[in-house]
Amino acid sequence: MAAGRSVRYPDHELRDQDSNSRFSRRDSDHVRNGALDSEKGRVINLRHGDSGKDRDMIRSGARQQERGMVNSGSRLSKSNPGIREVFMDRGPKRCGFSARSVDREPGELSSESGSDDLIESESLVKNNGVVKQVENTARSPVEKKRKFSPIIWDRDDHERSNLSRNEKPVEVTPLPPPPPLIKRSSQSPRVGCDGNSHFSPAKSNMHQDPVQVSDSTVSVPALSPSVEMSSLCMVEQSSNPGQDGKQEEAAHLEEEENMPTRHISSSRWAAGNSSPTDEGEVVEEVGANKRRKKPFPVQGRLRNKSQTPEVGELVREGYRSSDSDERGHHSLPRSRDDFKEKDAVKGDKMDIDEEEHRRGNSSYSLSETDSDDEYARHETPEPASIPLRSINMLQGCRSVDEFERLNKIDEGTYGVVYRAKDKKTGDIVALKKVKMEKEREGFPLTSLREINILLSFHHPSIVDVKEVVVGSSLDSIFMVMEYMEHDLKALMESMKQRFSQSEVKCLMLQLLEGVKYLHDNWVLHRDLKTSNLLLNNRGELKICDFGLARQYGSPLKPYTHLVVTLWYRAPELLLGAKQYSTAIDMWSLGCIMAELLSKAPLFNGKTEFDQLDKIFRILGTPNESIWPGFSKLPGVKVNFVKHQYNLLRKKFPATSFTGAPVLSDAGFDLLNKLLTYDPERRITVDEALKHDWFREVPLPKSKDFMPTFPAQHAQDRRGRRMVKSPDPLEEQRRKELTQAELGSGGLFG
Ligand SMILES: Nc1ncnc2c1ncn2[C@@H]1O[C@H](COP(=O)(O)OP(=O)(O)OP(=O)(O)O)[C@@H](O)[C@H]1O
Repeated sequence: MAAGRSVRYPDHELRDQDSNSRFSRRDSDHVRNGALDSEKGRVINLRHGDSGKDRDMIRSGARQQERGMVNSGSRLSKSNPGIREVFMDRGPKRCGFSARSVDREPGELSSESGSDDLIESESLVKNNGVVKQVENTARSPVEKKRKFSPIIWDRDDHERSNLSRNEKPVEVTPLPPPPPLIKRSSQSPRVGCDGNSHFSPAKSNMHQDPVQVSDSTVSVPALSPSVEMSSLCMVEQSSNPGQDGKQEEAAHLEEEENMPTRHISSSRWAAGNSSPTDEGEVVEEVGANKRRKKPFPVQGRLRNKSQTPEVGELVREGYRSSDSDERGHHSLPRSRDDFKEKDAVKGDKMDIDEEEHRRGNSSYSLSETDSDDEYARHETPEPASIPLRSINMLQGCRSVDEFERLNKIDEGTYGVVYRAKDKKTGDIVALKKVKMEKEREGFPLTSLREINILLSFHHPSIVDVKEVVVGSSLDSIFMVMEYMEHDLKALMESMKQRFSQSEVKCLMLQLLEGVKYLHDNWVLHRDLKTSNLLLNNRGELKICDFGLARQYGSPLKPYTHLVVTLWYRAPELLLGAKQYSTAIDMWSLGCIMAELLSKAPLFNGKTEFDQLDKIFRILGTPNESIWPGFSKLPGVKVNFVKHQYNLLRKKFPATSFTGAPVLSDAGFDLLNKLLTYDPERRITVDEALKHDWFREVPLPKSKDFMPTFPAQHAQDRRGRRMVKSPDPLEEQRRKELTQAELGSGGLFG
């Protein structure tokens, strides 16, 4: 939609004149009217048409579970007859939490007492583990539509792979309802795309045993048929035979054995036996038989333990669970013999869940983490001790020496970020060094996940990882990212004035588009906060830091609730919910929206309890009527003070004489919906994108009209932040991560 500056953004014209912290805009000739629209057009092209709607029905844990039940009733029913009862006997309904028709604002209190809550909660009757849903929660047409996980999409590709081993690899063409993920454009030289990255359709996966084992394979359930992911993990993706969703796993395995499988080794992280193609891509097709004969490199296959595999969730088949350490670090194999030896072990099922990892039950490892993994410790390992795979993995990677480090930007939990210059091209980039605190323990799972996701994802609102480069030792790994001048947290601290509503709209729209892309691709970010939102001087916002991101899927598994930095953490997480979904990211977006408007964090608790208290003081203490299921959450045993009123509007009034940030009714409605207690009723990303607030005046500012700011590149952002406003979250987060690693459930464990 075209709009003139004077018409659409009068408030900014005024404000920008006053602002000392803002610099000149780009020349208006350069400005395209409707830039945002065209940008959105790009985004839309990346999306799958149905995925947004589909997401609506699966955004909650209950819904996911439902879908799991619907699609895999027989398998799941074995493990949970109670759930089966719900779905087999009563048809698919929301399990656990029901969407109530009670229309209340978040935090709005009813007059009901605590005992009323208990009465309310009787709609969910738990009886010997059998959950019976009393309410009528018939599925909407949209819900009925969702039968697949979009993660598992390219059965056509699989079919193609059956046709001919010599067929030229084709790019993945996602099938409905898959997300538009992973088609890295040719701009990314190390990203190859294999048309036969075999993910089974969700339907068929539903019938698979979560973890399948065969010898000599490494399973890396990936978030997509991305070449990057598979190659990064140095594994081979296997085909999946499931087309109609009714084949049994045995058949699946059998078919896999006989099927030529494309071996995608497109990146420099890939194992050997590859043949180069254009732009450094290396794509190889390897038949299963051929594959078996090769003692090395390790053969891998991708297996979906559920229909939507977990990012970074690795299944090392044939390896003992003791192969991994307790902190999610993965050590690389010492030698070929290691592989041979380990590959000979059959039958052990290996499955990694983040939490399992942290508890020390993690089962993934590419080798034992015993005292002999010398190569991982040496700065310059002896060639003889470096496994071939590692050599292969690194052989294509450029050296970090090809970059000139300019300055440290920040140091986070998982890595140090530098500003650097590519000596060859002169491009300024951000180098994120993977932190290997315990180098002997191998490659951190969090980093592996982050690299996997970022290499796979390509979206204007997601920070672009261009390549991975290596330092002088094998454990010195850097992600080369596009450089962004600011992060929103540091930027807001340096700004004298708040963002205007139209600027917030511009930022929120970009943020929502990025989150939509993630959710459409079954990824939860789990750490959305202003310091993880980057902004460049072209007005582009990009989400970074995928260290806590993970794929979610069906059937829903319990995840750790120790995710999301405290201030942005959803109440269900604070109250110990282990089954959660996209709604946790939406809560964070509510906190971010409020922060963008007011230039201050909305709920800045120091501890989990304090955080809850701060939320309840503003939104009112929840109860069973506004949040069905609330009273059953593990953390609710704590006696909370009952705050009666929702004071959010006072913080964001429609008109203000006190300097409080002004927010229109529509804007407040969106904020309210993002900060809805009940995750079932919290607004989804698709709904948020369609919200009226973005369509009323002042309209969202075009990116090209966004103010520019002095680059923060010459400074260590965090160092500066610490001086200005010590961030209690850092310590908190470190503590929590340590707790998680040690297997503590934290407050509500
Ligand atoms: N591509 C980039 N360009 C410029 N700055 C960046 C880039 N990526 C990250 N940063 C800066 O580095 C900071 C830390 O990055 P990131 O969040 O990825 O690391 P982390 O170790 O996961 O941090 P945290 O402990 O906050 O989770 C960001 O807040 C941002 O200021």
